[in-house]
Amino acid sequence: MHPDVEKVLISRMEIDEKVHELGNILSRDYAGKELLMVGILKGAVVFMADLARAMNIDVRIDFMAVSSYGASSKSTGVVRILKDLDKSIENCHVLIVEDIVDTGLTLNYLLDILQARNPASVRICTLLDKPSRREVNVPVDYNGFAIPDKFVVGYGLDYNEKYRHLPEIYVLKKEIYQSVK
Ligand SMILES: O=P(O)(O)OC[C@H]1O[C@H](OP(=O)(O)OP(=O)(O)O)[C@H](O)[C@@H]1O
Ligand code: HPA
Ligand SMILES: [Mg+2]
Repeated sequence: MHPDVEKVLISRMEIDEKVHELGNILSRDYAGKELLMVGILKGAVVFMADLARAMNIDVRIDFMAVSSYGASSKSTGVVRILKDLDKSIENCHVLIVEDIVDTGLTLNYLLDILQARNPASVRICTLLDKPSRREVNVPVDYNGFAIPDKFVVGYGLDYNEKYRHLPEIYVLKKEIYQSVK
């Protein structure tokens, strides 16, 4: 295990099982529809790659990159689009793919932006949900795991851009994020 992590929260096997379960549910729910999976960079990259390969219907994939607006370290809920979708989503069924929903501010804003583009539907699929931290109510349609209020890394999730490549989901040691201002 990486020395900066306290423990494994969700193992590789539990992640695999959940991703396949979600892939089956989504394949059933979107059968016969044109689905565009939209991964939110960068955290969702690893989950997106596995989830797309767990689908047994035809899908298209694209990515968006957003960043919290302004210099404040606290999320304001206003996000700036750094990379937009390549094509129009008018009349498409869109599934937003996220690694984690925390305060909900990022998704709340993204949902507004995408809904304004007249898609056939927009739903949210997240691997992790921290419901105790929610500041705005976002409709999470598909969720892998509800987790406690601990800072987690691995499987795409970072702290200061580190740990995204680790294969499982871990609780980061407190001293790692408390020692840096
Ligand atoms: O519900 P919220 O409180 O808005 O937090 C969730 C968002 O924060 C993380 O992204 P981050 O801004 O760290 O970018 P990253 O995906 O590149 O790590 C995560 O991937 C979600 O997009
Ligand atoms: O626990 C977390 N880990 C990594 N990124 C995050 N963004 C919101 N919550 C988290
Ligand atoms: Mg991050």
